[in-house]
Amino acid sequence: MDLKSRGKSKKVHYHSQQGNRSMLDGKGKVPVNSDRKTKRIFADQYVDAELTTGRKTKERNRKVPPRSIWVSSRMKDATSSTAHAQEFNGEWTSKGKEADVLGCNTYGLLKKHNQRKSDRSKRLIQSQTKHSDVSPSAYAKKTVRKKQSLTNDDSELDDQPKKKKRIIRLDPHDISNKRLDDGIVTNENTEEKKTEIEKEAEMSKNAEFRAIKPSPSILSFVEDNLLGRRRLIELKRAGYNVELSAPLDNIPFSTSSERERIEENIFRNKMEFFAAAKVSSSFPAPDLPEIAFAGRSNVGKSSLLNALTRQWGVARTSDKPGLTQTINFFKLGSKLCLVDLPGYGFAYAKEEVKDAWEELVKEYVSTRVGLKRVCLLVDTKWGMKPRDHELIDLMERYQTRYQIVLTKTDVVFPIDVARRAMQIEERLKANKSIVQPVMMVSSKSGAGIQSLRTVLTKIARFAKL
Ligand SMILES: Nc1nc2c(ncn2[C@@H]2O[C@H](COP(=O)(O)OP(=O)(O)OP(=O)(O)O)[C@@H](O)[C@H]2O)c(=O)[nH]1
Ligand SMILES: [Mg+2]
Repeated sequence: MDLKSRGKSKKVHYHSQQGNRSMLDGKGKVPVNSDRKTKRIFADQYVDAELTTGRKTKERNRKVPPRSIWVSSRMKDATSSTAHAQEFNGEWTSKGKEADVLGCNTYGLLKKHNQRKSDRSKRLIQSQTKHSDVSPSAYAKKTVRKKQSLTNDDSELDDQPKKKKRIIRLDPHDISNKRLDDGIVTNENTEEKKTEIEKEAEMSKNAEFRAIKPSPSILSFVEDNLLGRRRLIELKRAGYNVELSAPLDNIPFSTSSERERIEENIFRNKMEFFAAAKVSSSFPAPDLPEIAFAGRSNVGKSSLLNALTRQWGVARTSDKPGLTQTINFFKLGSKLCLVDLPGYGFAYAKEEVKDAWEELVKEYVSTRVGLKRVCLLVDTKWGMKPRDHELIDLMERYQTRYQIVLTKTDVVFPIDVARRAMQIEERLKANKSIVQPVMMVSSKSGAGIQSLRTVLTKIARFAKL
């Protein structure tokens, strides 16, 4: 039974070797996708082949790397060397078998055979080195070494000190740590300081503004005309139809026939554009008394012209500063001429173009015959700016009559409208060419428009060319 099983096992082993051989014999290559068992057999054969080299088994077994490493990962590279080992093994077994069959298994023959065996093993090593640069064992060693080196490299990389960003912390007040390349940092600091100073100035300005106490007359004017930001419910309660555009300019309970009559005569006329000028030489002849609307870009000059005449769209408006680029002349019946001036200050235009507009405006307000009043529009929220003061100075010099009109009153609280009016009145009270009081309007809600109409109508009525 034992012998049988042994014989069987031998047979099985032999067959398996044969099978492998047949696989290798063809082209000396093993399909990469061969099953695990095959791989294991190759590995065993490889070990067998190694044993034939005469090295100690224990040592070999210890040094051979785990089969899975070289069998699975580098099967193709290893096939050539394995094939040779296999070939030799196969040859040996077949020859040995032949000898057994012939009954020549004597001591002398064995000796010869052993000698041949060692020769072959030597040849095998030579061929292995010939066919593949690296022997399987050496290859296995190499892979292990490679792996080790890789891990070592990784650890080395980890160990390497990473480049840190240079952070320079400076105390702005400490001169001892000043360096040549700290210029930018110090500049930043000065800029920061500047902005801080500006902020402080702004804060003090705001505080100053909040401290203004408007006169009772201004306060009552603001309340009567419902100026400032108002809730719709408030306007409704006061009897205005909020469905209409500029509802506060629709006088629901008008009892003043006198005012209506005047208004009918002047501002109920159709507004007609009749001239545009880029240079003073193209100004039209001064046939009518003129009222001009000046101010910074986007302050609401063109919108006010439309609101005063209730003719939306005659003077073109835009939310982009710098739409009006020429001096535009509008006739209002046969009595009055309204003039829309280009704005100054910030606008979407080239610097030289803006300078040209400003020069044109200055020329117009200082030399124009028939100019009865300049309405200098100031944004209620922002107040007067240096360029406004420049124009005021010029008008003062040329004795051009001007009146301040606060615009966009609907965006600030009523109390702030009153404060702004008070602030400007106080600031300009020493001026000679100014016409008081400061007017307050909103082209959007219509607040104060009627009052401005009344003031301007008087000019038309009494103006003499
Ligand atoms: N909330 C509010 N917005 C207004 C008022 N008046 C004008 N605007 C808006 O302000 C923007 C500028 O108005 P414009 O009338 O074109 O201003 P402008 O002064 O003629 O501007 P330039 O022609 O560029 O100098 C537009 O978007 C208007 O709708 C107002 O009383 N209240
Ligand atoms: Mg305009």
